[in-house]
Amino acid sequence: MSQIASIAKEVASHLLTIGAVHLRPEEPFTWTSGIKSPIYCDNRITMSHPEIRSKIADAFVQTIRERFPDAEVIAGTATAGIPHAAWIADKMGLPMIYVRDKAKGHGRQNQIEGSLTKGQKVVVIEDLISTGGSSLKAAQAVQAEGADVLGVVAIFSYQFPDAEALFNEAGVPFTTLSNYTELLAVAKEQGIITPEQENVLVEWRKSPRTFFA
Ligand SMILES: O=P(O)(O)OC[C@H]1O[C@H](OP(=O)(O)OP(=O)(O)O)[C@H](O)[C@@H]1O
Ligand SMILES: O=C(O)c1cc(=O)[nH]c(=O)[nH]1
Repeated sequence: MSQIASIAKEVASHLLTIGAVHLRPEEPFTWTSGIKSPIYCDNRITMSHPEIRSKIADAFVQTIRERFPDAEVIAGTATAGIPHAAWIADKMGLPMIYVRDKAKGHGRQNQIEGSLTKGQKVVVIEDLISTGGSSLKAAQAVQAEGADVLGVVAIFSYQFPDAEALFNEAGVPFTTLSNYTELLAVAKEQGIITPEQENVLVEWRKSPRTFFA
């Protein structure tokens, strides 16, 4: 198994172990995009597990060093990307910023907090990519300040083709530590999901916008 494949499996296993993954096909979750889903991956739970959040930060650092070795600034997306960005920036000895979903309506009216100068090479850290809308918006806010976004790195992706197309169109590379395929494989291997649950998860994934419509 390649190192990247083993990270994907390990991270999926950590998310399952700490109870970050919630299944509720009978009462689907509503995502930020409005998509109704039988699954919600609450990566915020990682904050409460020091050993696991540190392993995740190590995996982020390794990925950034391999994929974006010229990174100068680590940017967290508000809110769930912020703590991870802080741990990564600390491990790498790099400056950190964070990006609000919109500019504040008071004070300095910033969307980006922290110091960022034109031309700086930035890696955007997100906890999770569904449609990719939130992380791409953050990346574009950084670009609007004249900085150079090397890419987006997230803990997890649902691997929607639409999300990939969105990043490709915007010319923003992205990569994730783990993903839906790996999560289902580990959950199945560990007997965490029943064949019926697996079937719902596989079928929903084929048409996530209309499955519960
Ligand atoms: O790829 P997308 O379709 O944009 O969805 C993913 C986003 O949704 C969640 O954030 P949420 O909006 O729940 O806010 P939070 O980070 O403040 O919890 C998650 O943390 C990502 O930022
Ligand atoms: O798309 C979302 O809003 C979303 C999905 C998910 O699984 N987890 C999460 O935190 N947000």
